[in-house]
Amino acid sequence: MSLFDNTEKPIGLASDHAGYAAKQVVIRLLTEKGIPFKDFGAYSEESSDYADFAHPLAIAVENGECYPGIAICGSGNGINMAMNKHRNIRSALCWNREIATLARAHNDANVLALPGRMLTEQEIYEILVAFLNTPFEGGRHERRVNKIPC
Ligand SMILES: O=C(CO)[C@H](O)[C@H](O)[C@H](O)COP(=O)(O)O
Repeated sequence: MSLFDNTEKPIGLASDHAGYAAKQVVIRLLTEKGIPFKDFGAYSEESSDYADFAHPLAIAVENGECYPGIAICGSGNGINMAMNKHRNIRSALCWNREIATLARAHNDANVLALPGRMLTEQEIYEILVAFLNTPFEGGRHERRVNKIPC
């Protein structure tokens, strides 16, 4: 199933100030496609700390309120690290469409982490479409994904 077909749950969004502009690009695409979303902040480009927004998003994905999540900071690393502190979160830092496709097909990523300051609007669109359109392949990848939690 394509995640684009999943309109039962809103997609969860989080960014810090450095990811705020890229998050607006994501919001525009989701709005155009009629995909519901819930934004956990930040709500402006005023300096902020990514973990303050990552943890509420991670909890919402873990408890089934939102699926999937999209987490954005300047490099993508800080917010990705915070997301992956949560046991049932598989947050994948993606900077092109091939990585995003593999993050879904092989890793069943439930959060897309983006390096907002490094991407053009076109690249954000391509990554997002690849992530949302790619189903998990299962099979050998399911065995591997099941070994990740510690
Ligand atoms: O954690 C990060 C770097 O690994 C994020 O990219 C932050 O968004 C970045 O550090 C914010 O930087 P700023 O100088 O405070 O704008």
